[in-house]
Amino acid sequence: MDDESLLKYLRHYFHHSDFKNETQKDAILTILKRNTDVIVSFPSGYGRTMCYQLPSLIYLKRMTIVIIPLVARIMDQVNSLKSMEIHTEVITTLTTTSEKMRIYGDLQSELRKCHFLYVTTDQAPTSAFKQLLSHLVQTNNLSYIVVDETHCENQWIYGQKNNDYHSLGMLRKKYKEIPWIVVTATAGVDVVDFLRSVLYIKDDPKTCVRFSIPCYRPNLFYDVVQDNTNGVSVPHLKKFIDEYLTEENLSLGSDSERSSGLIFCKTREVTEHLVKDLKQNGISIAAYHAGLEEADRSSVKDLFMKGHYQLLAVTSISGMEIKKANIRLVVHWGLPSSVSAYYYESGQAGKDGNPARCRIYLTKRATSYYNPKNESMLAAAINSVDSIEQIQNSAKSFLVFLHSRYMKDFCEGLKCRHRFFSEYFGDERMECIDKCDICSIVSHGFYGGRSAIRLEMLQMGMNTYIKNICSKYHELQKNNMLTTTDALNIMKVCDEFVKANNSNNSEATLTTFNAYEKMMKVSNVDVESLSSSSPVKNNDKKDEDQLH
Ligand SMILES: Nc1ncnc2c1ncn2[C@@H]1O[C@H](COP(=O)(O)OP(=O)(O)OP(=O)(O)O)[C@@H](O)[C@H]1O
Repeated sequence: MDDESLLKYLRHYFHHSDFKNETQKDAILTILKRNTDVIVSFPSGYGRTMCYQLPSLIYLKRMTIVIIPLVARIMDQVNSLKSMEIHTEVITTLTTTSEKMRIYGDLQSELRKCHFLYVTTDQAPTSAFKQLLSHLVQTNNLSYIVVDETHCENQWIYGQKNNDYHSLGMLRKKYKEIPWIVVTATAGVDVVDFLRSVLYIKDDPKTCVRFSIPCYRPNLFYDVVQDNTNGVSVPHLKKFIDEYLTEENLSLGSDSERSSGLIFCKTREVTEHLVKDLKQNGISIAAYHAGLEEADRSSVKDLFMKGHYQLLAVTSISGMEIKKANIRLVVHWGLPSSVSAYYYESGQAGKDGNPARCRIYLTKRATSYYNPKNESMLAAAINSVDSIEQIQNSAKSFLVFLHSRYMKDFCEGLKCRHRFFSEYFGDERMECIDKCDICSIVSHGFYGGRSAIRLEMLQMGMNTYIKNICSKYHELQKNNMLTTTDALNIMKVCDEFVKANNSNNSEATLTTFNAYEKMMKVSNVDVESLSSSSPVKNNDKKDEDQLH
């Protein structure tokens, strides 16, 4: 099919004037050929759903089966297809037996009306589902089998859900003639390898083509706030919300246009506590988690979607159910469980492509457990047990530990936040320049960046400049809140002192080091890990590189 004809279909069904990006178009063209399997791997908001919905609609006489692990994600897609008057059916664990019989009956009748069937992953092993597949293949009525949201399996690779994917693998083996479309958000090499092996998809471009878009989302700004004094974070968070949501929303008219935010919390209890605290501070917020009654859950979600609530405090899985394009702020209240979980959860921000903020609030307590001593203890535990079950449990705890420890590295390291993601997902190395707290220190940092620092030093003279920096630092100390950005800014400035003095003026350099050490000594922030690679102590090219 040529580009122009494809565009006509896109406009007809979805009223979009063009493809969201070239990769979306290329994936659609390849899927339309129906002669290979396809893996689509896009970050949030890049239009991966379209990659299979449009080809399925073009082959209107046949039908498509879409398998998704999360019911909420299924319902989002089903509702939007139904609003386009496309006949769509859903089977999940919640579907009653009589409803299932009705749907399977229609799908196997000559007068089949249904065009899309959405099922949860757990339906794959059922005999009714296998019989349906067999019938559709024999009667040449099936265009595609789609397995979407496969990145959700990431956390389940070593767990229960794995079995459902093995059942899917059996079906893939049996029905090789049907193109399988495997769709995932940004996925690490481990996830893609797992999907290939469990679904028997070879790493061979003749039989399976992969389309992926790098994980870097330049509209998202990442930072980390370290709070080591109990209780001051709530006012700090309130200030952040006021700055990025409330003030922006004052200029907007209707509730539904208003930008909103999500706060990911570790447990249901934490969501409730935080909501109480923020409500007392005048913030419009509700808790959204699996512990709520179904009616309350859907009412909270509905009110949030309509803009009545400005924020939701969510647990991980519930937060991922939300599909809202204008989320301007995603906060993590505590250490996220893994780098990939953090990437997906924070990726709920800015799906409309406009700037959005992603911030982690962290206490020292939250990260102190993830130290080398505990790591060796957990590693040793695997060897000290005998039964398979005990080994599995120990290995699982070790894995959970490693994920968190890696996330701790993300928070406390000096690496560009976006680059950390790129390396984690195996993308090409990139520099964000000014889209995270680490990099913005270098470009337009708190103190105006390198050239501004040099200029100011020249204008003010070294001593005044040092005094100014110290007083700025004490101001931050007074508020009991020192962000990683602040700590790094200070180190950066000290770095500039050293460079400016160029070791010709040893007295001034000494003053700089003394000032630096004094600042670090009174600091609440655990800068041990930062200072070990601090540009002040190690001013060579390697460390310079780490800052970007
Ligand atoms: N060609 C297009 N032109 C304009 N908008 C598009 C196009 N294709 C998809 N979109 C829109 O982009 C948004 C994101 O698409 P989609 O729902 O497929 O997201 P996604 O990539 O699956 O990410 P996520 O599910 O994480 O939000 C949707 O609002 C969709 O309608």
